[in-house]
Amino acid sequence: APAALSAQATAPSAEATAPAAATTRSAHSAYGRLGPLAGLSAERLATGDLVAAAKWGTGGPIDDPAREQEVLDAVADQARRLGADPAATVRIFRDQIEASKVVQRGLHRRWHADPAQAPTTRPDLDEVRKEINRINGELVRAIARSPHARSAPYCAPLLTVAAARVRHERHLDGLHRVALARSLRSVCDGA
Ligand SMILES: C=C(O[C@@H]1C=C(C(=O)O)C=C[C@H]1O)C(=O)O
Repeated sequence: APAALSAQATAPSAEATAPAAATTRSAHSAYGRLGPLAGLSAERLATGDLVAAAKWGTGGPIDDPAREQEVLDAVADQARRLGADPAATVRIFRDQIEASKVVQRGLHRRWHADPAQAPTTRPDLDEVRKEINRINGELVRAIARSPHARSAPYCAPLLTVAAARVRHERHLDGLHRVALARSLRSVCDGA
């Protein structure tokens, strides 16, 4: 009888494990939704290097408010067509744009300090923006697929893990790590 009693006391009941298992499953699928957001953000940031090179030596500013508004209008429109939240999409894209400028300013600072590192060829900004538009579209779709993950209470820690993984996969330097964190700042609803 004592053995049976202790077995009963230590063996977790089905009712006790079900919620934990459900949480594990939902965290797993939330991670599956947040991973692409971190990956696409890093991909978008990589275009910041090309934009920085396109603007280097032109005397023109890094900030282009008209282009930013165009991007924000386009992604809001796309979110509406997908039945996603346009306000959340715009909020996330404001961070994406700020992050791109963090990369661009950082690289221009680096190239001013050490002109030997500066690019010697200038990419066509219109071509780079076509690539950015493509990534924007993928990002809007990733945002549209992730409303539950973004409002989950454990969104922030899962996103941190996803970002760490992308950092390693892409061998990001300090500047791009800081920019990646900036780009993901408001992905989680409660953040
Ligand atoms: C990337 C660019 O630089 C800045 C960042 C933008 C963006 O991330 O979409 C848009 C305009 C610029 O303020 C660009 O000029 O295209």
